[in-house]
Amino acid sequence: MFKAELRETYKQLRHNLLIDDIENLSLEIANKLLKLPIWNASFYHIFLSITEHKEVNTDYILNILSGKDKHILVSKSDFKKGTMRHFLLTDSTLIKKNSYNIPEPVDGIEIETTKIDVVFIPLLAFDQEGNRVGYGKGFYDRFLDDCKPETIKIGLSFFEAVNRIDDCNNHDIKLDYCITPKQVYTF
Ligand SMILES: Nc1nc2c(c(=O)[nH]1)N(C=O)[C@@H](CNc1ccc(C(=O)N[C@@H](CCC(=O)O)C(=O)O)cc1)CN2
Ligand SMILES: Nc1ncnc2c1ncn2[C@@H]1O[C@H](COP(=O)(O)OP(=O)(O)OP(=O)(O)O)[C@@H](O)[C@H]1O
Repeated sequence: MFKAELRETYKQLRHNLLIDDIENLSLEIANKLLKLPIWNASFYHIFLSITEHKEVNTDYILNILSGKDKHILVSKSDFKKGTMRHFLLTDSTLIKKNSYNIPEPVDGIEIETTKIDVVFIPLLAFDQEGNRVGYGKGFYDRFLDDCKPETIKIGLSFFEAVNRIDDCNNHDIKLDYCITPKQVYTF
């Protein structure tokens, strides 16, 4: 299947979920994450969910990370450049929604992309090989490209893998894991 087609299908599937489902499924995903061998690292990047798009609610993962005293990084997106800058999330970080309804830190301590050990990635779809489909603006393609090679890339999805994404290109960086409410995929 092609990315454009998968984007439309999976946006619709997500849209059909009930608010209660989103909470329960997001909690399942957070619980599954605890089984991964990723908890010795230091810098964890996480997305702040766009609730209007019914993304996986990352609040449960944020709770795990702060319970484990990890450094948590969240981003500010530049929609003109298609790039992201990363800031430490602390008790005093002010979060404000941008015009795309993405919650973002207002300011804070900026951290270089190369410091990041683990990235949790929002997905619309993914395949059995660990390829992913996002919104198609290239934010995560560019971001993952700037990470160090050993950074662990973990997709989060309410839905299971499709067989194959047919139009992957050389910008695409594969996931190491994908977590769904039902299972952990290791690539
Ligand atoms: N929570 C979160 N943060 C993220 C992403 C994400 O997917 N989720 N991104 C991942 O790349 C980047 C932002 N990318 C985005 C790209 C497009 C739209 C957006 O609203 N696009 C359409 C509407 C989409 C729809 O129909 O559902 C629009 O332009 O109106 C939002 C975020 C960086 N931060
Ligand atoms: N490293 C990069 N540098 C510059 N442009 C890039 C890079 N990676 C991807 N792009 C561009 O960004 C767009 C992303 O398209 P693609 O179909 O790969 O989106 P996607 O798989 O949904 O990923 P994303 O979630 O990052 O948007 C393409 O136009 C591509 O040319």
